[in-house]
Amino acid sequence: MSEKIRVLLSEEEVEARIRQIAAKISKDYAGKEIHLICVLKGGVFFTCELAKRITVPVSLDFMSVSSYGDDTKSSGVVRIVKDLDQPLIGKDVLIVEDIIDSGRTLSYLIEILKGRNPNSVRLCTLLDKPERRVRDVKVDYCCFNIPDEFVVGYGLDYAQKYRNLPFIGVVELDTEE
Ligand SMILES: O=P(O)(O)OC[C@H]1O[C@H](OP(=O)(O)OP(=O)(O)O)[C@H](O)[C@@H]1O
Ligand code: HPA
Ligand SMILES: [Mg+2]
Repeated sequence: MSEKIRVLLSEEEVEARIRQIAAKISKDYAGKEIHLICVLKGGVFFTCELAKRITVPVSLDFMSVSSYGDDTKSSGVVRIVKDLDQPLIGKDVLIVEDIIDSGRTLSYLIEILKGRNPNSVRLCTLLDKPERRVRDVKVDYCCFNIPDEFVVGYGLDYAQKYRNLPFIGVVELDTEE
């Protein structure tokens, strides 16, 4: 069994939307500094593209959590694989994610990060699949709402593959082989 990738959002569409969201964030945080938290591994490409276009001062930290492993279904258990390096006290934190699907990862993460006494915590995601939600998550900035399909590219993987695709594609399993 192999898989094919159908383009859902082209590189141009994604880049244009990231520019818009970065402009909105820069406006909303005028006069402040943003502490960006990249949620590894999926959030890494979006974080870089977004951070480059934000015009207020930015600091960066990384956290790695995993709930999908190599599967297309969440295990339901969120694991911290790598924690942040820096404390969050008094910071205006903006979490940057590739996708909010069931909402389990982010509802867990937001609770943990709020407990570290930041000044504020907001969430920015490249993709949102609202149909799949099992946990409530407040999304402050979202580039695209997408249908309930398993997507790859721009940091998103299928069994660790396809993260480097410069567009968002849907995985279509080819069962004929
Ligand atoms: O809303 P949810 O259903 O929790 O799914 C979203 C999360 O799942 C994926 O991460 P994954 O656990 O696959 O780790 P990865 O980012 O290292 O690929 C994705 O990057 C999000 O972090
Ligand atoms: O659609 C998806 N693709 C890749 N990883 C994911 N993690 C949650 N949803 C997805
Ligand atoms: Mg993943």
